[in-house]
Amino acid sequence: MNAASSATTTRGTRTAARVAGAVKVYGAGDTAVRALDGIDVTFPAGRFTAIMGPSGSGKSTLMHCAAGLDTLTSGAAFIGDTELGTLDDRRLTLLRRDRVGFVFQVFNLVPTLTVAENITLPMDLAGRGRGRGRGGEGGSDGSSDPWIDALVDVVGLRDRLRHRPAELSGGQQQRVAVARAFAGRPDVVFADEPTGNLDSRSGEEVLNLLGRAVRQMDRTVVMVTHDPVAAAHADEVVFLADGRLVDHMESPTADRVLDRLKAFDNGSDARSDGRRDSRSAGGSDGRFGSGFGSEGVMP
Ligand SMILES: Nc1ncnc2c1ncn2[C@@H]1O[C@H](COP(=O)(O)OP(=O)(O)OP(=O)(O)O)[C@@H](O)[C@H]1O
Repeated sequence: MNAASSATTTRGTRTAARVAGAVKVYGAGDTAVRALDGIDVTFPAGRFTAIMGPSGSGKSTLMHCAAGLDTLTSGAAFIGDTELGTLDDRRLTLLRRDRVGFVFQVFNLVPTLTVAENITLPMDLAGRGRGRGRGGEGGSDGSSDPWIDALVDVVGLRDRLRHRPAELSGGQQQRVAVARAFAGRPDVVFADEPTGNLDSRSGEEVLNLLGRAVRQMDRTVVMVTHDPVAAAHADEVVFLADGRLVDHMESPTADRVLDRLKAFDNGSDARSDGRRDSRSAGGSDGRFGSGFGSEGVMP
């Protein structure tokens, strides 16, 4: 790849993940769906980025391809400097395990393990030492690994470490899933509708956690969401429409995100000739490629 594959943007920030010229086509012939239609986007390290857009715009596809859960039809996806398309299945599995964390709408906790064991499960599977025995067995306060210890405090689960998932509320279970996603200090945590199964208060807690992990623990989060309130927790929102990036917004508020989404309904992200704007208007740092509108369209 060319210099653009460097894990540093021209602004000097580190790149946690990015896709370049990303195209994803499902199916073939008359039934083919172009879910991603040439996307360039960089997710900077130490930032919380939300991906938004109408239903079917390609949000989940983008996340899955960027995270190595699915492959692109053409273009390239990177975690740091590693191009995912160059990895065989085994190395891709290892990369997902060691360098990427995931939080999904469903919590995916192991019911027979304690909270502490669930949090450290990926590290235990990877054979990475935590300086103590299995979670919940080595002391009342969890782990002697300072990182896990700090994480347990951030997610507020210290008094629940010996409980099993069934003994927790949905919000608490998702907090365990968040802690598990960050446990191995991954380059980036991808979250797909992480509050979709939660009431608004529990959802707010989980979103606050994601924000704290980024701002207090220098982590990186990329979150797909339908919810403008959720997106407002991010540092930045990128907007998709019809498989293309059409806009981005720094320091979002729920009202501004909602207004921007309403503009999709009015078709204001499309050019008068019916094609999307192909100017590169993503700012001076080169993070966004063609097909990206200007933030100036927003009120
Ligand atoms: N496995 C698949 N096979 C065929 N088409 C697919 C597949 N997955 C997604 N698509 C199509 O690709 C397009 C993008 O889907 P995607 O799920 O990425 O959108 P989304 O923005 O995440 O949608 P939503 O907000 O409804 O979850 C849609 O037209 C969808 O129907």
